Amino acid sequence: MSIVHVNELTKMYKNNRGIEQVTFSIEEGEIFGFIGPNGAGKSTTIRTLLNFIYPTSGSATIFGKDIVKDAKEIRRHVGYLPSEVHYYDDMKVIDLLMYSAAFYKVSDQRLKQLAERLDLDIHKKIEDLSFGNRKKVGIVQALLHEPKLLILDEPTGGLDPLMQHTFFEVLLEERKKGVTIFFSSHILSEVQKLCDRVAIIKEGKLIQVETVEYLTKNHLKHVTVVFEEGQHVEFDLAGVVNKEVNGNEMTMLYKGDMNELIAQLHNVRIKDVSISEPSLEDVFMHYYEK
Ligand SMILES: Nc1ncnc2c1ncn2[C@@H]1O[C@H](COP(=O)(O)OP(=O)(O)OP(=O)(O)O)[C@@H](O)[C@H]1O
Repeated sequence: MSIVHVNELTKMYKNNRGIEQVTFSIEEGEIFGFIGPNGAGKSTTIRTLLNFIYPTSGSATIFGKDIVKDAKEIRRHVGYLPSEVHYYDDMKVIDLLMYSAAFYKVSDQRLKQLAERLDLDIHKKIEDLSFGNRKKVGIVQALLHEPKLLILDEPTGGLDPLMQHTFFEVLLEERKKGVTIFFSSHILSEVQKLCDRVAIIKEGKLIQVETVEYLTKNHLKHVTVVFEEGQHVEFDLAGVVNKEVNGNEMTMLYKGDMNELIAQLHNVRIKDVSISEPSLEDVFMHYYEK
């Protein structure tokens, strides 16, 4: 059974498109990335799954239960980190976290362990925390009750690189325990580092769901050719995308027959050529420029 199953989920706002006919599943123990630029529909999908807003049509289940009918039951086992966290400023971190903990059976030890791990001073007032430290409060809050599913909406904003590293370690430890993670982001390098599969959303519609490995290894190649002075090849081939020329250097993505590409270099003098795996960013740009 999939932990999350989304079936043709549509959310229309009064005058705006939210998401249209979105379908995907997330399996147990998976770290599932959800990427798209601003306004693509990531938060709308998440807010609908959490029953903060109602779907216009379609359906979805979490743990096999209906997101609308069984929302209360589902929420007991879900940890959610919103993209922006808002708290009562004059509360102390510890009081806020104890308040959250009171809704579940949470051990003091779990709270302290998480705070220590993330280097969060729980005796400070919220108003005295930096943006990044507020984010840490949100992370502890999401993880506190040992949820079976973590839904993280742009979770790394404000975290410095060292803390981001620790946070990813914590997530990987949770996954080892069987926790499933839904990770929304527009930062491709972090999705590439952490996620098993990724769904790409564009203008409210899902355009691709693939393993990160497949997207980066088997599909496109990143090609750079540096020509000698006065030398040039147009590479007018099927399968060339995003070609850019900068002086003597030409870069492109290529998904055609490698022999045809190499044959084009036969009668021209070159200084250098490299053919490498594309970054997820290359792949992403490819989908967005279609
Ligand atoms: N409360 C709302 N009322 C009307 N339209 C909305 C509302 N919230 C979102 N939208 C619209 O729904 C679409 C998807 O927005 P959404 O916030 O889900 O995107 P996102 O991928 O999460 O972007 P971001 O990274 O900027 O948060 C956008 O066109 C947006 O204008």
